[in-house]
Amino acid sequence: MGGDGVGDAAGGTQSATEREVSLEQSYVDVLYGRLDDIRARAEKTLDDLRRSSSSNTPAGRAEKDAFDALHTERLAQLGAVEDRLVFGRLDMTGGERRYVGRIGMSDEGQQQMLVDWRAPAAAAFYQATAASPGGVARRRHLATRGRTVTGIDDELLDASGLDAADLTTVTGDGALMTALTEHRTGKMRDIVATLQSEQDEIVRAPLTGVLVVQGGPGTGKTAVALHRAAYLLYTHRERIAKSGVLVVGPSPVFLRYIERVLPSLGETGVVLSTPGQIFPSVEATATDRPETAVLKGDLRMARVIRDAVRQRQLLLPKPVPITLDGDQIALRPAAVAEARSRARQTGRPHNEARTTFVKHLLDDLAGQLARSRRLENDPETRLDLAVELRDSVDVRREINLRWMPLSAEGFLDKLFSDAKRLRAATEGKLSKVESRLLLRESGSPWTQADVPLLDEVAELIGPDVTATATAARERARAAAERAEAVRYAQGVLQMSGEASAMMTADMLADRFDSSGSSLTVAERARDDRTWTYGHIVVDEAQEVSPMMWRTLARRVPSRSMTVVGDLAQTSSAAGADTWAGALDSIAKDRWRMAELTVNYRTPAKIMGPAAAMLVATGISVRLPESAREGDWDPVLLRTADEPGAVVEAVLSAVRADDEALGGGQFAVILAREEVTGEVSERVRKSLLAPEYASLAERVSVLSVDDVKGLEYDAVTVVDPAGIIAASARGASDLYVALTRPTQRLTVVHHGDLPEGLGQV
Ligand SMILES: Nc1ncnc2c1ncn2[C@@H]1O[C@H](COP(=O)(O)OP(=O)(O)OP(=O)(O)O)[C@@H](O)[C@H]1O
Repeated sequence: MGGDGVGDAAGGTQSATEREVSLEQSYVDVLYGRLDDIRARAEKTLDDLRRSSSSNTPAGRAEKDAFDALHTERLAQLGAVEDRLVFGRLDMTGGERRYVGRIGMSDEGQQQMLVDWRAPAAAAFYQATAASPGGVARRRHLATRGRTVTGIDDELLDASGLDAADLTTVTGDGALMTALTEHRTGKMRDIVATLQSEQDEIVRAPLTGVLVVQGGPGTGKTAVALHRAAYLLYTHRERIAKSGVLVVGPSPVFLRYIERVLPSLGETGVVLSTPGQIFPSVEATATDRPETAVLKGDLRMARVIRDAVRQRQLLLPKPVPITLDGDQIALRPAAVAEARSRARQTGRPHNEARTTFVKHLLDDLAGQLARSRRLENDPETRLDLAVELRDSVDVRREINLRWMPLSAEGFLDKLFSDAKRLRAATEGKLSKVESRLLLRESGSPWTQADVPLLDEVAELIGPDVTATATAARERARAAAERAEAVRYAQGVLQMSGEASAMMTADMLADRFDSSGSSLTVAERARDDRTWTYGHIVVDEAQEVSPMMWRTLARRVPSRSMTVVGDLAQTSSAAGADTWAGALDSIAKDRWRMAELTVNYRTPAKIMGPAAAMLVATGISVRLPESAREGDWDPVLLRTADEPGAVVEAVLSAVRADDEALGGGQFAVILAREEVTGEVSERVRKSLLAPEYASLAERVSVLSVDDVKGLEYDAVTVVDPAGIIAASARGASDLYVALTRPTQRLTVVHHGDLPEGLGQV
């Protein structure tokens, strides 16, 4: 907000702005002074803690560590709110004045100095309009750099609520427009100062159920979803902080792009994951052919896997003789059948139900042994003999062969690399052609589409039983330690007088994991497949397959989800065409939809042709209106169909962008296969030449997949017709690419342009 124009209802002069800025500066100084005090106190508490002696038991040390970690985290939170601590002021018609900022702060006398943007008292900052002022006379945006007020921008919503002497309004460049035209930095920033009312409504929507946010490119879906996560953590801390929030985004690059937003909003306890990382211990980076990915995402796979697991619970065609210390006994087909049916009746996962299976067979064998040894055939004798039988390698092998303990990875690898097994499991569910699509070599790397299948398997087979028993003991120990930890934490909190809203004894105790270390909720959740979150945000949700929805739903039994996406941008063959198709199987009648309608990223001059191209391919969606007209028309560069010419055109586009914008972040976007091709390689290499100076660091050469969810000041799209032709959803891929720039677009092409795009 660099502008200093004065729209002064009272006919004021330049000095009115200066006077207002100086008044605001005084208050901003007071707020930062208070922040410094709070920080100093937190530092001192941490210091005292580090110097204090703890009881010299492992639990005592772990408690101290946990408290240390919590205070360190709190200090980090207080550090993260330094930038733009305060950004707004509301003058209410009754004369009350509220400053709105990143966190709430009160003075020593408990008088509110700054209202947290998420508090109900701040809602009017986002929702009030001239038509419906809701008690707000004036809304003021404050721009700051460091701790200095650099600008003010006022909106008078209800002049009747102000004294005549107080009617001065200051008009700056407009906080929103300033934010939208700033150079991009490669990292997403929070939009807490300029959230628009349709966005704010979504941020503050109730916690329960699945909220789908559909919106075109640049409508702020990602930004809104992250602000909503921060809002929910603030408003429902008791309910969701302990279980945490999971944010699922399309790629590691995307997660790095958004990683700073939540910390800047004071929230660190959130797990970020791609769909490929959601199964702990597996990082799926490979991709399947589209038709295989579609099949693996199909809900029929749930039945295939269920049957494949059951087919690992075998019957016995004929008796198997076993000799034990000279005694002849046999594993009997009828006993195996009975054991299997009893085990299945337990309804427990394969590895757990196996205990029932084994017990029944050991009992049957023990009965035979008792008879052979002419012992009393009573339960106690059989129990003794069962112990002996369990130690026999032969017995263990024969029982195992019928009902093996399984691991998810081993099971799926075997299923997909064994044509016979696969046919047996898919029969009646998949065609032969489909079944063959799943076949691959044993030991092949996991693909993203395998992840929900691994999760499905893990759900059906359960954890390793021996691990479960150990875990149960661990849990009991942790529960006892936790009770002690809460008592300890209460003591420390009382001693330090630190009863702030940001910390409770329970939260402090929550720092413990079952091993007594000071892992955070997020760290514990990430490593535990069976962890259930308090809320899940799914970004670029149009790409999620039906099987992946099942996996995500497992992570949030309450179905409290925020699902954001754009059906016009679906590029995965296994992705969604409708939201009902995506969500009915996991949350029928429990999802509702909200829409975002304004594109804050892409200027109208670029959005127009991008939308025309999409419409020409027959995809019909509601297209968002651009918030800005933009300063530059798209540039169309026609070249010869020859790498040297294409590279030259790309480089000249990048040079022109840099000159026009005087810096910024740029992307060159190519079709999926081309990103490792000759043009990409040569562009990357050329940018290293001295004449391009710092450009090499600011230009990313990426495929249409990589840029999902990202944005740049200027974008060069190479070979649009090639992008369309490269996949069944090529038009959506091109639409994504064309809508990434905030300022400038160049299209490098040979041959005709796709319909719509050529009408520029
Ligand atoms: N209210 C706002 N104030 C300032 N900037 C905003 C606002 N809303 C959105 N933006 C900006 O617009 C850009 C696009 O936002 P975002 O990436 O969240 O959109 P999206 O809907 O997820 O886009 P896409 O579907 O193309 O990935 C970002 O730079 C974001 O900061």
